[in-house]
Amino acid sequence: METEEIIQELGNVETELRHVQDQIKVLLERQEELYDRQSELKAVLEACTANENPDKDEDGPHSSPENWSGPFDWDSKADHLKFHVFGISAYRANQREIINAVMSGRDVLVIMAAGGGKSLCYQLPAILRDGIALVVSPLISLIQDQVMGLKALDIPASMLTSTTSKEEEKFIYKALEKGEGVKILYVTPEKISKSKRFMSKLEKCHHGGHLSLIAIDEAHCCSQWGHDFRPDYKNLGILKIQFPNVPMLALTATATQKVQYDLMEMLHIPKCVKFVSTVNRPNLFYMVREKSSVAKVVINEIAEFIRESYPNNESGIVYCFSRKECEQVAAELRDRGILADYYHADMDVNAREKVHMRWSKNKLQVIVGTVAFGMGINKPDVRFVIHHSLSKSMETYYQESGRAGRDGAASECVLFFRPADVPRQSSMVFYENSGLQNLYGIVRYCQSRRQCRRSAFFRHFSEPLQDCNGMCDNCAFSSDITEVDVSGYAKIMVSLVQDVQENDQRLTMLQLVDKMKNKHKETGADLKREAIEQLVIQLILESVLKEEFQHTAYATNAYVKLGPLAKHVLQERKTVKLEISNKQNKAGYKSAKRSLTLSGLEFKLDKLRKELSSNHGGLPHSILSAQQMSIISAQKPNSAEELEKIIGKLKTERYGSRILEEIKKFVDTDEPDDNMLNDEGSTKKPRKRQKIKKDFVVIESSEDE
Ligand SMILES: Nc1ncnc2c1ncn2[C@@H]1O[C@H](COP(=O)(O)OP(=O)(O)OP(=O)(O)O)[C@@H](O)[C@H]1O
Ligand SMILES: [Mg+2]
Repeated sequence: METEEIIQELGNVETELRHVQDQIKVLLERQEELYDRQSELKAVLEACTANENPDKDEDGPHSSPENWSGPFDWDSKADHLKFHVFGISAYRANQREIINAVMSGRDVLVIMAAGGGKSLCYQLPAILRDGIALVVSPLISLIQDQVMGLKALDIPASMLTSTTSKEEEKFIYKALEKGEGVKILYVTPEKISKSKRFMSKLEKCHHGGHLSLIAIDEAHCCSQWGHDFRPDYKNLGILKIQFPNVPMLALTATATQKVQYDLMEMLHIPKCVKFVSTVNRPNLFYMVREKSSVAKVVINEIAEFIRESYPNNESGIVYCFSRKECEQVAAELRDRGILADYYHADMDVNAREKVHMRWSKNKLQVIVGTVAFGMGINKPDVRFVIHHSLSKSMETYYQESGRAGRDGAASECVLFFRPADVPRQSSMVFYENSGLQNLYGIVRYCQSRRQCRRSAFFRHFSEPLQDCNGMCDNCAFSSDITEVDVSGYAKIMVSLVQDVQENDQRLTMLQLVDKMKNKHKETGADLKREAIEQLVIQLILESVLKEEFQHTAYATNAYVKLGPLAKHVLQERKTVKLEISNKQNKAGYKSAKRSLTLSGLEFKLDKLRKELSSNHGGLPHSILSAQQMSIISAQKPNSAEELEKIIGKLKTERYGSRILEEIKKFVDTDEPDDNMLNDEGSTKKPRKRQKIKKDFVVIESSEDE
């Protein structure tokens, strides 16, 4: 064989090898997807058969065959505490059952959506059982909030963290030894993994029979498959080994099947009773908005949205991609008259805490944050969460958007999407475990203009579909969407990339879009820039193109290359379709709103709870929740006994006289309830700024409700 021939054949072989390798990659990815779908479907099937055969006994960690609804010996005590101490009138779905399982000494895994009421599931048994309950929680701010809330209810709660004083530490250690003085002790996971002293005290407590239960809050942090893995959570397995007979609760808002099995294994609770509540948040309206390429236009839209929909300083969050962007967006919103400030990891702890506190006390309307503004958020009345840029996965988006409406009242989640934001995210996540695959999941969610947004969450979390009730943009508005066959354009785009690649050059997504646009000018074809961007993304999602990454000294750049299925498009063996909206449905989110108004009395009660919270400490919502304000203004109780039926004994004793005074004043002025008040409480001129949505969608209810 001539050398030249050999070289030629070698070239051919190498080309074919590359091709085969690409195909293998596609097949492996497909295999991974199919495995995921297989386990999803198995879980759904399991859920369906469990529903059909509720009596069927099962072994191991599955949806509880036992009847955890009761009756149990502690029922009346538990009901009394629930209402008169916690001020909660009815249990939400699964709360009663979880409490009963813990009280029966079982280990329990709780998967319950954000705001579902997980805290009550361990706080109530902690008070009912003798001894001290240990609660592991990942963040000091979360712990502080919880301890403050419990203390306001006269429940002896303490925390042991890096900020605890020596004196307090001594008090806690003594309490652990004696088994009294503290009912609920919150610690960070580092205490378990790093403090031998603490562990020895805990052992003493257990030895004396005083360790009543162990709760692991935000338990998904145990698993590296979860969205917020914390190395210190890995060491919590020691707890079950040391204290095998103490019931353990692992609680989280989000855990895929993989994460659930992982954390059961890590915490050594293979026989736990598992309670899975739906991931559905029926009170959240999900929507995706087309994001302009002009930064000011985006800010104007966000500002307009907040001003028009939330004129009464209702709380919200705007999530941004970078720290710099946070600061800019916050400043621009302030320029437009919105009380906004930023929050990111570059700020020192005190500055962050200050912003968080101002927002919690409703002195700031909007926090513009990076993902750093995360788990510690306990505010129940967040009315809107806006994503200025897309999140890095469906799971992260579910979590971040889920910070809205934890009190059950209607709230909105808006994501501003433009394809050009994808490479920014992809160059950050590509090195993560399944990082790109996860990102493309949320990109699919954003690109879709037909599929129900909720169904995307159900699929992601392997749950049977539920009705959306028109609570997402795609279900609510029959938008003007046409599906266009763009295979011709796709072919041109792929050959552009091929040309560039053959010349050993590379293209970013934006360069590719420019090139495509120029090509169009030559050929006279007309595809808008936005549609071309959308096409690049579509081709990436369909493995026709792919992203590749290159590090420079300052950044990681994403380039667009030929993907495994490029040849199919070039050979016209694959059709590519785009969903194109003929006009942006701007009326969309406006008509989504139910323009119910906040009643005059609720408005007064809102002012009162703010005043009481600044006098008595604590946060406004822990004095009166939005739901309680709504019930009070509907029923207008005129005695302490009547009020007690709504907010329980403790709150009535503490704030009852002021609340009744407010109701009386309101009734005496003979105010029609739907009239609107201005800031001074004057009743004459209804002003636009008092317009508030107030319809409640109860998350889920037990038979009690
Ligand atoms: N049965 C109930 N009825 C009315 N309100 C409730 C009930 N249970 C809990 N809540 C309230 O719901 C809000 C959210 O509860 P909680 O903080 O326990 O949620 P969570 O499930 O821990 O959410 P996250 O995952 O965000 O931490 C709180 O204000 C709490 O007081
Ligand atoms: Mg919680």
